[in-house]
Amino acid sequence: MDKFISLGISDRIIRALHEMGFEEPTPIQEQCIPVLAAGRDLIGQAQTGTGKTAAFGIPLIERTTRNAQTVQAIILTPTRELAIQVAEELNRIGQFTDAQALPIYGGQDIQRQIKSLKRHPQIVVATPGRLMDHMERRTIRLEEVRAVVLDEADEMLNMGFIEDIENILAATPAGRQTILFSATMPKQIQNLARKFQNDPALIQVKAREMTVPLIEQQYIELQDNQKFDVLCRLLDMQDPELAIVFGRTKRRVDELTEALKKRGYLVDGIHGDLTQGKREIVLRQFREGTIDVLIATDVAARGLDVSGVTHIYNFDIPQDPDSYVHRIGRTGRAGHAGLALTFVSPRELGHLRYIEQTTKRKISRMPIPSMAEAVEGQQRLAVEKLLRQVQEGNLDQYRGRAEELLTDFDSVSLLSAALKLMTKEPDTTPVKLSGETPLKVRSAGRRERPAESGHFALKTKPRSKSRKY
Ligand SMILES: Nc1ncnc2c1ncn2[C@@H]1O[C@H](COP(=O)(O)OP(=O)(O)OP(=O)(O)O)[C@@H](O)[C@H]1O
Ligand SMILES: [Mg+2]
Repeated sequence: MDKFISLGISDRIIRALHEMGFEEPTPIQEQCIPVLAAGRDLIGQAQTGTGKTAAFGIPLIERTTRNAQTVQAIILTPTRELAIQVAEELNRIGQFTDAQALPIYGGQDIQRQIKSLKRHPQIVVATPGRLMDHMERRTIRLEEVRAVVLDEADEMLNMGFIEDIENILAATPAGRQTILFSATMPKQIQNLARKFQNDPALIQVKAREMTVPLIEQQYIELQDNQKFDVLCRLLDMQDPELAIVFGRTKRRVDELTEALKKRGYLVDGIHGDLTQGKREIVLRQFREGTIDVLIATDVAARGLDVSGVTHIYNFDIPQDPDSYVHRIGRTGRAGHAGLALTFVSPRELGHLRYIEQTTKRKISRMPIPSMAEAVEGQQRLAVEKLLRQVQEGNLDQYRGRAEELLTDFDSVSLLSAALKLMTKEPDTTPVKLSGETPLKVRSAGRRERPAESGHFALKTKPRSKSRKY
């Protein structure tokens, strides 16, 4: 806690950080907190899962004043789930202060939001479209706003939110503090900075690789029609605590979800065409572990922080290196290890190389696991479970029955039967999955970033891509 204290953070927030289990600031927090506390504009970049939320959240809460009757700070996020999550994290940090953060986002009853806004939260965490709605209805006033944070700033540009962002910033006082954060900062962020920031501090926690070293990265080369069975094998062999499977399209996510359910896995899907209620239920069930595999489009790629995610499977290779970095960054967070595995069709190998070059990290090849390996992996898991149980002891209730059985049967037959019962045998229930053509990309090694070439075209169509996931 000493380092947090030396950053000048007040007692009430220190107490909250302690309760949250934070012992020391992360590098991005250590560098950003003093700058933001002094009121300076800032562009902050650090790898996924390294605590950027608290890096801006702590000083924001510190700078809110009591009894304010209007909004003092706005945080914009590209997705609704992220707005909810960021507001929750801020409310945890501010639990012993008067500061209140309110999420407002599309798909939620607007009347309910209007009521909540009347209770004067000091901090509003919003998706750009819904905040614009409130501005047009005059149900939010921004003239007292002192700070605006764009979390995942680059993604909001990708999504064509630039006009909304311009309108929102124009409605706030010119002297406000403007803060941009993301794990990836493509060039066009500079335009945004030039236009809306005043002499920003640039704080980048430099790392050789764009991705977190704690994430082991592998790929499997295979045909599209092999992907599903291989995924099932991997889930059986690797037995993730929680896993996210990313698919390219909403249809893909729907089909994969149905297919995995048919094979008996505890999964559900999330994408932009589901109702907001359903999206929130699915994410809550995933956080609670009621489902242990989440099938998602890129709507879940940015910012989401779910503890216990040990595996990321890219069922379809992501469009560009930045998207890869964010997707796999849903694991390996806050110092935990993770594994990311990407399925690549032969025609996409060049694109994989391009991702490797850009992220400066080798992705190692893993052969397709055979059926025999899958069965072996399963048996190993069953044995591990059994041995753990032996170690834990507490088996007295079962001993009598075991001894009785051993008088009639040999121990090897009995143990084999127990292992068979504990092993998930390969399931070949037929499923329906439409084919997906491999990603069309130009050859590897090009200088231009594919996502960027699209960004500019979108500028003329605001909001058009807000439902891309
Ligand atoms: N100083 C700290 N000590 C321990 N845990 C921390 C600390 N700061 C943040 N965390 C935790 O680390 C996790 C990741 O933080 P956060 O979501 O802010 O990462 P991020 O940098 O915004 O990642 P992304 O780029 O994916 O959005 C969260 O669960 C957060 O509560
Ligand atoms: Mg974040």
